[in-house]
Amino acid sequence: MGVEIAVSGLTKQFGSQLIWDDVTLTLPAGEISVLLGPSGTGKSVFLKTLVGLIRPEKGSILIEGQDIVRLRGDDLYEIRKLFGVLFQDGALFGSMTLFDNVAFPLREHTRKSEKEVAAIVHEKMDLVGLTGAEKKLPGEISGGMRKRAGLARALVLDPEILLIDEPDSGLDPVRTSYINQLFVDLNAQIDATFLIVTHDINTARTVPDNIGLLYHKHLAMFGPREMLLSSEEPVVRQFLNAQTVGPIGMSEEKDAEELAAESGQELPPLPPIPLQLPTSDRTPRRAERGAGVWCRDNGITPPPGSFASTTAGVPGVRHGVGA
Ligand SMILES: Nc1ncnc2c1ncn2[C@@H]1O[C@H](COP(=O)(O)OP(=O)(O)OP(=O)(O)O)[C@@H](O)[C@H]1O
Repeated sequence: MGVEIAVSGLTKQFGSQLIWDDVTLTLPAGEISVLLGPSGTGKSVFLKTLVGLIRPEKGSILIEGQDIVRLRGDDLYEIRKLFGVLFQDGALFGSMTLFDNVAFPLREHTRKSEKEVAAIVHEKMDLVGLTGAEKKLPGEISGGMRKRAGLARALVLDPEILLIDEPDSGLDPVRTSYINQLFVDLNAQIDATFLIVTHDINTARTVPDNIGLLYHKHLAMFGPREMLLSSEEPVVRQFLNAQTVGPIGMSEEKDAEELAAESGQELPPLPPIPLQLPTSDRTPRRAERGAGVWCRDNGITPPPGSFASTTAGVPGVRHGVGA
């Protein structure tokens, strides 16, 4: 069922530069969470800290009772095997075929025979829709295919946790929809906890079970998707609706003069909350909660038009992963 990651009081500085302070959140086991935030707020640093590549100054990251922050050497190496990481560009080796790229972690970290390696590579390449492309080099395929090859490689050790950094960077909207559908389908099929960093608002609004927002050196909010999409909190509201009116300026925070100039301006109404992206074969999502359930249980009236299929914002992508 994936594993829970409990982050508490996490603080990271590079020299005198504070990146974020006192970040506390729990990524629920087996659910998809999305992490948002203006550029430079430390989202990639957060992913690298979770996997133990960057050491924070304060705080803890508990996974299966172990604190990643305090692990060293072999113990850290062992716990890293729980993770699959997809970096922005897929981070493939340019001189290796896709087969060898995907096989790499198996050859490095396991003692499997070449026959077993081949079986796993074929299975994962099929899962991401890359069957037939095994002999291609990364330079011979599209950006969307490179992302999916990177994803197949992240999956070969059957991770409990998948960390995915900006899967949509450099992809057109259709391929972004395909890769989002792939995440939702994968999440329903494999037992892993997903954390996706993205700048794509449609992805953030439709794909996850939970959303977090980093802003101004702290975690502004983290919680169920409907909580953030119905939130009136100015930073959350501005970011999730991609608006210029609000506290976030071109260079992060607006100054007092800029905010004063906006003071008379009426905020646009919150747009309807879209339906969550379903799996392509309509089997239930792993953390299926039902549209509007969080709002109802918490006494929140969602914006008018929410959860209507006409406003779903669900991309018209239903079958396969042919990007
Ligand atoms: N190893 C490092 N040493 C020093 N500073 C670093 C290091 N890694 C990241 N930083 C700094 O940390 C800050 C946050 O960077 P990060 O890449 O995590 O931001 P981000 O939110 O992912 O940005 P974007 O959305 O633009 O990708 C930046 O100012 C960056 O220069």
